[in-house]
Amino acid sequence: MLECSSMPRYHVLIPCAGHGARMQSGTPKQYLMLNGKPVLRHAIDLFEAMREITSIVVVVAEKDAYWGADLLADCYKSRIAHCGGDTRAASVLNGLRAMVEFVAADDWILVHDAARPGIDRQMVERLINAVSDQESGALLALPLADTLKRADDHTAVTETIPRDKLWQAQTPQMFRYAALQQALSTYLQRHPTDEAQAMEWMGHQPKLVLGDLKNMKITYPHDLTVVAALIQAAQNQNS
Ligand SMILES: Nc1ccn([C@@H]2O[C@H](COP(=O)(O)OP(=O)(O)OP(=O)(O)O)[C@@H](O)[C@H]2O)c(=O)n1
Ligand SMILES: C[C@](O)(CO)[C@H](O)COP(=O)(O)O
Repeated sequence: MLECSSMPRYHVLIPCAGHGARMQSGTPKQYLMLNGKPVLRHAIDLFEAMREITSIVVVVAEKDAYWGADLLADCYKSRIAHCGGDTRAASVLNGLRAMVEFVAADDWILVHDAARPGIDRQMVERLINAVSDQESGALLALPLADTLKRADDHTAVTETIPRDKLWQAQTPQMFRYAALQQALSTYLQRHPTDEAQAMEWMGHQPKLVLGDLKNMKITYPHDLTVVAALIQAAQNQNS
């Protein structure tokens, strides 16, 4: 690991080693086409274009049959790491370990799902600006909009859960390199579903920063159409 520098840098780690079981498509969702390019390439193109970002590491499964060299065509700060794990947290931890040669302990790591192609510059800038004055890190999230129900095994409602102060976590989630690696190494076996949860277990209180519906995760088949429309609408608005 490099020595700590006075000017921390920002690196992106993209976990891209999932199988996409809920998507029910032969090809993992991160490689499906969306508005003219693979889902994964949307986030890569954004981070490639942001001068604040020093490097991008894409973590794919060890025996990924879908990766093609052209997926990083014309990219100059992205690299691939064939070290995906059994869970998202394992993929992220393996990716962090693969970065050891070129990151410093206090560099910031922005972990971003390959399956969230709707991320944009404004969201990333909001996130980066939010952590400048605190050490616990931060993540994009959306305040919950609907009434929340808990159900039993037969889909009968057992409880209405107060949604007050409840948020849906998105990515990027942004933490110092050494702190995040320590948190994920310590709690990997407890299966954190995001980086923030591992950091919370370490006693940190990451900050929630407003995300956007456009940054939703593609999880189910219908999501692809929804995200495509949201991205297209944003592009139309900006042109
Ligand atoms: N072992 C894993 C599992 C997930 N991911 C990545 O983590 C992100 C979010 O995960 P999720 O939507 O849960 O992806 P999948 O595991 O692909 O989907 P599913 O749970 O439906 O199988 C995706 O970019 C996915 O590629 C990963 O890198 N390694
Ligand atoms: C990290 C995450 O995107 C935050 O919403 C999400 O938890 C990842 O999805 P998973 O289904 O938990 O793997």
